[in-house]
Amino acid sequence: MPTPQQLLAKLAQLEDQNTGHSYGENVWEIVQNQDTFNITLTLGYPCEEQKSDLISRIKTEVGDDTSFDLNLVADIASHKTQGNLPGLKGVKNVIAVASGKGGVGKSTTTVNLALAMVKEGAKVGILDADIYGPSQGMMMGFADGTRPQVRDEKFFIAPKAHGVQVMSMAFLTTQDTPMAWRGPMVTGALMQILNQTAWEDLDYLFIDMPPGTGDIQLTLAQKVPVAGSIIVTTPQDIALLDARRGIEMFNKVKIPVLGVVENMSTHICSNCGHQEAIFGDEGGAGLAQEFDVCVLGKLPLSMSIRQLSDEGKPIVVASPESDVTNSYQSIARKLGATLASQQGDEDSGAFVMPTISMSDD
Ligand SMILES: Nc1ncnc2c1ncn2[C@@H]1O[C@H](COP(=O)(O)OP(=O)(O)OP(=O)(O)O)[C@@H](O)[C@H]1O
Repeated sequence: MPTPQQLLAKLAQLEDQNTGHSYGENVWEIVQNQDTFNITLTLGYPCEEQKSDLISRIKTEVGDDTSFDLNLVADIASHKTQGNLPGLKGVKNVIAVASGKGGVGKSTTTVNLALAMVKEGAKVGILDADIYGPSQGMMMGFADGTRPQVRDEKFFIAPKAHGVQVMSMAFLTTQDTPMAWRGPMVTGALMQILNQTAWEDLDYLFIDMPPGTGDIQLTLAQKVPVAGSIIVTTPQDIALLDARRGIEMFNKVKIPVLGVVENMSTHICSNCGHQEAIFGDEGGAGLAQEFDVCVLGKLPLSMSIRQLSDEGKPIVVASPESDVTNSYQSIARKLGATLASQQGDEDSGAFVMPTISMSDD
C-alpha cells in the first residue's frame, strides 16, 4: 500500500488539463481508512459532466487505483473584480458576455453556456443587459408578460427557467415601451436592475451585454463588478475587427478576458454533413493569439441551434446528448477553469497544504 506522501507526489506530477495546473495543488485532504485512502481534490470549477472521466483518468495515471477513493469537489471561489469594486450580494462571480458586432450569437451563446454551467453543477443567473433587443426571455421559454415578483417593495425575485435565475429588461417593459433611451438612462436602469434583484446564492451571473463598444458598454464595464469577460465572435473579418475593440475595452478597464467563443464557425450541411467555413477559417484563433487569450471553443452554424432558441428550448436542454451540447459543456468547463486559475486572485492559485488524517471508523 502506498504512503500518503507517495500518492501526493504522483498527483503533483499529473496536470489538470482544464486548468494546466498540477493536481497536487488541489489536494484538500487525505483520510486513511483501514487499507484505503479517501482523497478529496478541490478543483475550483464545476465539472459534473466530466467527473467520472476525470476520476478514472486520475486513478489510472496514479496507479494503485484500488488503494484510494477519489472525491472531486468544485468549491467555486469568488474572484477579484476590476479595481476591487465591491461584489454583488448573492453572486460570487459576474461574467460579462460581449461582442463588438450585433447578431453574432452573443445571446444564444450566453443562454446555452449558462445552461451548460448548470449541468456542470453550478448555480447560475443571467442578466439580459441587451436593452435594445432583450431576447433572453424568449430564448429561455418564458411566457409573454412574465414579470418578476417584488419582495419588500424593494427587490425583484428573478423568474427561473431550467434552473437559471433570469432578469431582463423585457420583464419590466411592454413591447410598446419606447427604447429610444439615452446612454445614462440605460446604464442607470441596468445598474438598478442588477443591484435590486435578490440574486440567490449564484456561482456565476452572466451578463448579456448590449452589442458594441460605445459609451453604454464602457460605463457598464466600469461600474459592474466583473470577474471576467467572454468575447463572442464569428470568424468573419468584420466581426473580428469589432471583437478586437471589445477586448481592448475590457483591457482598458482591467477586466480579464477569459476567452473567445467562435460562433458560426463552420456550416454543417444537414443533408450531406459536408462542413464549410463560410465565414472564414480560424479567425477566432488569430484574435486569441494576438491578445494572448484562449479560444474557449467553437460552435457550428447549425439549424437546430437557431430553431430551438426560437422555440424557447435552448439546445443544451432540448438535445442534451448532441455534439453541439458537448461543445457548450466543454466551453463551460474551460471558462470555469480559466477563471479559477486567474493570476492575482487572492483566493485562487494559492497552494494550501492538504490535511492527512486517519479515519475514526
Ligand atoms: N451557431 C448558430 N447557428 C445558427 N444560428 C445561430 C447560431 N448562433 C446564433 N444563431 C441565430 O442567430 C440569430 C442572432 O443570434 P443572437 O440573438 O444570439 O445574436 P446576438 O449577438 O445576441 O444579437 P444582438 O446583437 O442583436 O443582441 C438568432 O436567430 C440565433 O438563433
